[in-house]
Amino acid sequence: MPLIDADGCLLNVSVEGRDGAPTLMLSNSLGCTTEMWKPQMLALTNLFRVVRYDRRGHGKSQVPPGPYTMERLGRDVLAILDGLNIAKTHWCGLSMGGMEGQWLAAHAPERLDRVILANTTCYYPDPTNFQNRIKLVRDGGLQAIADTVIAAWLTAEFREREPQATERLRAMLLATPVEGYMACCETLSTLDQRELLPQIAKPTLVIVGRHDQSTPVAAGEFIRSRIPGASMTLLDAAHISNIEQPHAFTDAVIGFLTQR
Ligand SMILES: O=C(O)CCC(=O)CC(=O)O
Repeated sequence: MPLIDADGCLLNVSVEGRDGAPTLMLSNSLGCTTEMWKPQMLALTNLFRVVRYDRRGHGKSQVPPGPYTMERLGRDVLAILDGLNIAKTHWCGLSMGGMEGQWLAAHAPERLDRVILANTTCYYPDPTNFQNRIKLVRDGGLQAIADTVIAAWLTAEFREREPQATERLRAMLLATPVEGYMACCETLSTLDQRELLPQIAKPTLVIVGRHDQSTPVAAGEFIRSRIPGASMTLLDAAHISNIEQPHAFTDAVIGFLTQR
């Protein structure tokens, strides 16, 4: 796992899969690490050179003081691509990862090939949600919001059926550095990328979860309708759809990235 320097912040990056295959970069949800992509890795590394990374403030990456702008997070990705000598990559980002994908597709289109924006939004109608979350986490740590977040990430049916997978996700969330989590909540509280969407000229797939209350179907449909030519896939999942519906998610990704 190399550490790549993005303007003074060391980012934890992993590269797996076939040398010489097209590159696919995976970008995590808030409060998650590269581990969230485990259900996809076997299938994806058979076809792609897969690059994963921990966003600044998360996992094994450094935690500089926040807030982080979406531009800062997008430039971190460009630093990783430069550090690995990758000219162009497919992109699959879930939630915050999808927001970074929108920024990159609009501001650095020459670095992206096909783009997958999963369980994401381009703005939040009520930014106080994240301001309140910052207060809760500052006072009580990630434990203070864990039950609420997990209930939004996974349906009750999945949590009951897959308690171990649920506990692994909870542990990932609880291990997130508080400063890094709050810094990213600041990013989300001011997010508004609505004007970027019509500028995106990349083949784009939007993945939505039928039961996602964090970034609802309507938020995905808004993105799909504003990006010329974008298509949409609906999964029977809540927010972390790649874990709740691992096979359907992987099939959607591979189908979109390999279609002629
Ligand atoms: O998941 C993200 O990256 C941002 C949206 C969100 O906050 C969902 C959640 O953690 O409840």
